[in-house]
Amino acid sequence: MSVVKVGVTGAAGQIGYSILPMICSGQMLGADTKIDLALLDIPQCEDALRGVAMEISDSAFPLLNSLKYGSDPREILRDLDVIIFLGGFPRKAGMERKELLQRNMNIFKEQGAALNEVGKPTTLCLVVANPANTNCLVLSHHAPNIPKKNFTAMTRLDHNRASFQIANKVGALTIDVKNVAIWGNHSSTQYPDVNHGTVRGGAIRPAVNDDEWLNGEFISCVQKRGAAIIAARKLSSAMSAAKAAVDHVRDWFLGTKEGEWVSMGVISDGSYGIDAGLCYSFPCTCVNKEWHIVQGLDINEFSRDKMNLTKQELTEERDEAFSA
Ligand SMILES: NC(=O)c1ccc[n+]([C@@H]2O[C@H](COP(=O)([O-])OP(=O)(O)OC[C@H]3O[C@@H](n4cnc5c(N)ncnc54)[C@H](O)[C@@H]3O)[C@@H](O)[C@H]2O)c1
Ligand SMILES: O=C(O)C[C@H](O)C(=O)O
Repeated sequence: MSVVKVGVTGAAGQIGYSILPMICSGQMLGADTKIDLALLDIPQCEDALRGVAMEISDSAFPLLNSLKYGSDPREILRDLDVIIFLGGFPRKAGMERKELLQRNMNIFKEQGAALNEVGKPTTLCLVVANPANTNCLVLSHHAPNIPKKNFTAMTRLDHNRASFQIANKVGALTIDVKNVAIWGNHSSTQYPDVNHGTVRGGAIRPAVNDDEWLNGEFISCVQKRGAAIIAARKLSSAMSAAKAAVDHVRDWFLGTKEGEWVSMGVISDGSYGIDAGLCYSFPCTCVNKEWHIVQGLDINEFSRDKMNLTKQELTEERDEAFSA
């Protein structure tokens, strides 16, 4: 049985509480992979983190090989294979995500510096904490010893949300929906694109047969779903975010299914006219722990406008993050 070293930052938080049992029960890396788990949170959350660690131990997960936790990133992030970055300051009701930028940027600057010292060239990093795309860019910038392709931001939750909306509209299951795509930022400017997707094996547009809904309500529902959950729960999404992070890492690590793609925030190589260096969500396939942007999709004028709008927001976020 192989052993994979998995780190989770912000492990004492809400998403942490949902994701840790998923990781330890094999939902992320499979039932034949043991887990060495390393949990990081800030010193102020030391008691809460210790409590989470006690619960993990008490769950007696057969796949858990070892468990360590603490507040020193240089100790906890050392030599890991995969790190899920949840640690940050979450958006509260009424806050715009951009407002979080400065606060979270400093966290990712420090963690990038730590990772640069104690990470491996093969460490795969998924940034969930918002603003996820720009935090990811800042993290990678401060960890130059680790290849840029090892840093991704989570837009899988948006991808899953879009798949559910389509399935629900036509009375199918989410598993029947393939190849929706999220372009751009994990924010309200993201563009959920159904033009290349299928439901029950046929193209989504004719199956839905309601372009007004697809071009309007569907897009804004997916774009604003995070805010709607905050308004309803008074807390940001946690269960669905944990599930999406597990989906993202599983597909990255173990590979996407034949003929299917997933959405991932990755550092652009210039594909589809998106400036190289921006952390932008693209449809991607994964093989051998490497993602590849799906090439050659036709982009119509409607899509291009929306892709440019979210690109513009990411450019502004990046400029703000690096001008401070
Ligand atoms: N990308 C997405 O789809 C998506 C979806 C949902 C939530 N999020 C984001 O995920 C993040 C986590 O959400 P949550 O609900 O678990 O928040 P939370 O506040 O419950 O937990 C965050 C945890 O991070 C810890 N933390 C803060 N600074 C840290 C640091 N420097 N090092 C290590 N840990 C640190 C906090 O102490 C806390 O325990 C938030 O930024 C949220 O906005 C992203
Ligand atoms: O925390 C947020 O801003 C919302 C979260 O990213 C989500 O999409 O549910």
